[in-house]
Amino acid sequence: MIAVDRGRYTCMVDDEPLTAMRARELGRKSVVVGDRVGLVGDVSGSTGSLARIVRIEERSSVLRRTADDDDTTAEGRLERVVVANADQLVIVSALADPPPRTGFIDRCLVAAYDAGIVPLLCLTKADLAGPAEVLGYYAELDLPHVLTEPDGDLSALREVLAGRVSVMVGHSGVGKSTLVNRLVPDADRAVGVVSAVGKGRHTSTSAVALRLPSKEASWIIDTPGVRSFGLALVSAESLLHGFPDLVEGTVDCPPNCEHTETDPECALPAWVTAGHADVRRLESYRRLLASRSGGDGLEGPDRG
Ligand SMILES: Nc1nc2c(ncn2[C@@H]2O[C@H](COP(=O)(O)OP(=O)(O)OP(=O)(O)O)[C@@H](O)[C@H]2O)c(=O)[nH]1
Ligand SMILES: [Zn+2]
Repeated sequence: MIAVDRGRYTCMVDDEPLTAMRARELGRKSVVVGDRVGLVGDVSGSTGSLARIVRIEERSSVLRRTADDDDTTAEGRLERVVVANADQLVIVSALADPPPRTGFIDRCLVAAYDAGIVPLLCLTKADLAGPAEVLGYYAELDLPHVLTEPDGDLSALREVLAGRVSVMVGHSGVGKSTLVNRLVPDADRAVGVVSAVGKGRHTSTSAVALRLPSKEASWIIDTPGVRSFGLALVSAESLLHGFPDLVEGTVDCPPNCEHTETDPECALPAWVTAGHADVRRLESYRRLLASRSGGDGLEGPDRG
């Protein structure tokens, strides 16, 4: 399933888009972009009656989020599946205009590790600023990255997208649409698929999958409605997976240590002070932890 709009689901059947609706049998199960589904009814699209989605295949990965951390309503605490079956999270960040926010990138990394999909850092606007500072911050991580600029070569990016289902996230203005339009020259046609069932892509807030013109089946999923990843339901332990460079420093922590400022026996501060990791990484971890539990970690320039 590649797009959903007002109860109409666009599914690819034999490389052709087909509009379908959900069948009652699905109950309350939500069908999300990336789902592989079973269809019944008119799957040729010739009779004018819509095919129905009767089954959702088991998902190989689930990218989820809660609403933003400061949304403490019951609705805001609800977990949503953003995309199913993706295998790569492309975190798009501009090197300038707007400046990179490592807090946001860290938040995305946690979401990627939590979903079990690999992260890729895509640094745009390399014509405006260099990547040294951002890459320095992530020096201890095996974090693959690509740089892009307006008329530059996109082959490095194309290469890491090849054969994969990649989800793209990033703040407004970092250059996601620019990249998609360059990667998928006939994006308009693909957008047309969505428009045909309702509103156009630019007003849509749900994810849309676009097929890249390449030999292998490669998809890029744009998530215009996802500005960030609320992590309310991610445990402290899982949160730490987004900070693999800090894990070694926790071996001497007491059991159940969440590594907050108020954990007196936490071994991390001393380990970081000894030079084993960048102190900003510990600060970022603690900020995410605090934001997650509704604390005051939301302020500051690095708020995700
Ligand atoms: N200098 C420079 N400008 C860029 C680059 N990529 C995109 N831009 C510009 O940055 C602005 C925002 O680009 P978009 O592609 O609309 O950004 P977006 O991430 O899709 O933003 P939303 O649609 O708000 O989510 C546009 O004016 C682009 O022309 C780049 O590599 N270098
Ligand atoms: Zn600790």
